Amino acid sequence: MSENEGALLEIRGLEVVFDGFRAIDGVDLTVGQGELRFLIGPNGAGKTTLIDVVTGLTRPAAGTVRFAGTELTGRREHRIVRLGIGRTFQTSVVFEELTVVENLDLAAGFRRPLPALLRQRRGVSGTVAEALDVIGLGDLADRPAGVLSHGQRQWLEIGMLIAQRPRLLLLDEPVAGMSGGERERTGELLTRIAADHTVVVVEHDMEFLRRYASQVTVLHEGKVLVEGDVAAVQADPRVQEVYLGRSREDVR
Ligand SMILES: Nc1ncnc2c1ncn2[C@@H]1O[C@H](COP(=O)(O)OP(=O)(O)OP(=O)(O)O)[C@@H](O)[C@H]1O
Repeated sequence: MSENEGALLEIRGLEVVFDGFRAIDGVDLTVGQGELRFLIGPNGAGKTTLIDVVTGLTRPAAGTVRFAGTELTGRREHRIVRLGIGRTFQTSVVFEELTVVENLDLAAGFRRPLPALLRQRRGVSGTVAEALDVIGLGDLADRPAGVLSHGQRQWLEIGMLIAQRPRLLLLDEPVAGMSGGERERTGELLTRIAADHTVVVVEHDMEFLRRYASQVTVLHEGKVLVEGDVAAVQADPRVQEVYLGRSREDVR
């Protein structure tokens, strides 16, 4: 049984050590079912490392990570994907020579059992059509992914996650490198996805946070510094201090 009813992800006492350096130093984090949670913090705070632990890429030195009551630590990456956790990476993973819809179809097949995969499929499956609709790339469905703009490629990656029907999505800096218009579309996309998924977003961009975040967890030097709603977090002197130490622009 989960100790916290309604919690989908429960991290307790997490520690990650790289060659004696504590990248994560005693983190507790609970993400509720259906929540859209933003994870922020200065460079090196441990945000990506935290996602790496949840997805099985990095093994913690101590602590527990429970997903829907199942312990994840020690599980292999593909098993964690099958349990229903999807993530994006800072680097792109789309197949450039395949079309948008083929990329989605491939992703959708990832969790299908083999007999279903072997069966000849015609047309676009409901899952793929749904993902295409959510990411708004219907007009580009038959274009090779290689021709997509940076923003469109990011949306395709998010679509590929959705096509795998995860219960929890972990998005690592989804608006990095995007133009203003693309950021806005990404914010709207996140809002749509969050309506029926639990989503954790790692993001640096404070303006984006102000517009689209509600609950925020701030990491600093491997620890949770502050947690709460976006206004309270931004007003918190400890948050201002860690950000002001780096860039005044970040907290304004
Ligand atoms: N494989 C590794 N080996 C050694 N040190 C690592 C490794 N991965 C991360 N680190 C260190 O752990 C700390 C946390 O890194 P992490 O990438 O999680 O930070 P972050 O909050 O995601 O930062 P950024 O915003 O720059 O992406 C950093 O000091 C980083 O240099």
